[in-house]
This record gives sequence, C-alpha cells and structure tokens, in this order.
Amino acid sequence: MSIKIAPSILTADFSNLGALINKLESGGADDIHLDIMDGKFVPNLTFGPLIAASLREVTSFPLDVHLMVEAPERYFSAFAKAGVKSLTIHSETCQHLYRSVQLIKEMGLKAGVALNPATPLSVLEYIIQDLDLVLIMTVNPGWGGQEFIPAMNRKIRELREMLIDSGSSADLQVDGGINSRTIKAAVDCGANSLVIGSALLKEQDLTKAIKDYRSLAEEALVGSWWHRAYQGE
Ligand SMILES: O=C(CO)[C@@H](O)[C@H](O)COP(=O)(O)O
Ligand SMILES: [Fe+2]
Repeated sequence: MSIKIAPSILTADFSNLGALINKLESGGADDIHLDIMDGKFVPNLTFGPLIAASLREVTSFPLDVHLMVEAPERYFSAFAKAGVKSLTIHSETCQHLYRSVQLIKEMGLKAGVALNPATPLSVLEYIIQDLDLVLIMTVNPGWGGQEFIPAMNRKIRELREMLIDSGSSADLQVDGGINSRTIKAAVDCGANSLVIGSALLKEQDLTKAIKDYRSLAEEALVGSWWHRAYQGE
C-alpha cells in the first residue's frame, strides 16, 4: 500500500490554475483533488466539469474529483468526457448508492464513496468490495482551512480494519485539516491517501513541501499497525 499525496486546489488562486497544476505535477504530487460543490449539499459553490476539461488540456496528471453535490449522477458523464480519473460521491447524496457506484465504473472511472463526519461506516458494509477509494471527511465538507476533527482517527482505524477484513486494497483517503500536526496520526490509524489543501498551498516551495509531507507519511506508514497486512502486494 503506497502513500498518495493529493493536493486540493480549493484555496488556490484561480486566475493562475494552470501554472499551479504544472507546479504540483512537477513537484511530485500523485493526483489533483478537485472539490465540486453545488451550494446545496454544502453551502459553498465551486466549479464543474468545464474547469476539469480545461485542466485536462494543460496536464495529463490524474484528476481526482470529490463531488459534494446532490444527485451526483447528473454529472458523471460530463466529468468522464472531461477526462478525469476518479469520481468520489457522498453516500449522503445518493438514493441508490450501489447503482451510482456501478455507473461510475461502467464509464471506466475509479469509484469512491465519501462519508461525512457523522455518517457511520456501516453504510459501506455491502459495497466495500466494489470501491476503489473510501474518503473519510475529517472536517465538515464545504471549505478548506478547517481544523481536523480528532474523533475521526477512530473512524479511520475502524475503516482500515474493514478494508483488511474484506481483502480490499482500496485507497483510504482523508480529507480536511491535514497538515504537519495531523498527518502522522491519520496514517498511523490507517490512511494512505492524503488530501492536503491550505497547508500545502501556503508553502512557497511546493516541491519541498510535497516531499516533506510524503516523508512524514511514509515514516508513519512503516511504523503503523496496518502496514504489514499489505506486504507482498
Ligand atoms: O473537500 C474538502 C472540503 O469540503 C477538502 O478537499 C478541502 O478543500 C481540503 O482543504 P484543507 O482542509 O486541507 O485546507
Ligand atoms: Fe475534498
């Protein structure tokens, strides 16, 4: 199981997005995390598939889409046409979560499910084997720059146990408030994919910052309780 660093561009200077993406790519990030908000499921409003398609023009970097929108199925095909790699939908927004996951996979994309802080892991019980990624919200969705909710570490640990028990090698992604103070405990508990927004984008030297975050996370991974379960993969 490898560590993945997925910068979120939510707090970026949007007048200069192409240049930022190129810097993150050459700086060694694994994916770019795109936060799509509809002003309904979450109060904030961001952008949609057109921006994803424009970014696709300037980079071949994997685009990882986090859909914080009601009835997300309405946008699957537009994002697929925009050339994104993965779509992560919130369980709270889907009447038919299983069907929505299948639709994403039928479009040839990786499928993820995100859970708000208060949503129990039990919603994943009968679907976990179909997922490429599970995203644990470690803040309330809607804005960058919030504080990590400490109670989420137990949830991360319990989800990692579920993934191991079901033989799944899906990524366990954490999103919200990840920084140099919180990254170690999140990986210790079971996270391997780290969305980092404001803490990363405030750095002058993005290459160094990505490298430093990766080192902190890899060190925590090697010392973690769950690392050995994936050896030999
Ligand atoms: O999905 C979200 C917020 O809803 C995130 O992707 C944040 O944008 C991460 O930003 P930081 O908490 O790292 O600043
Ligand atoms: Fe996100």
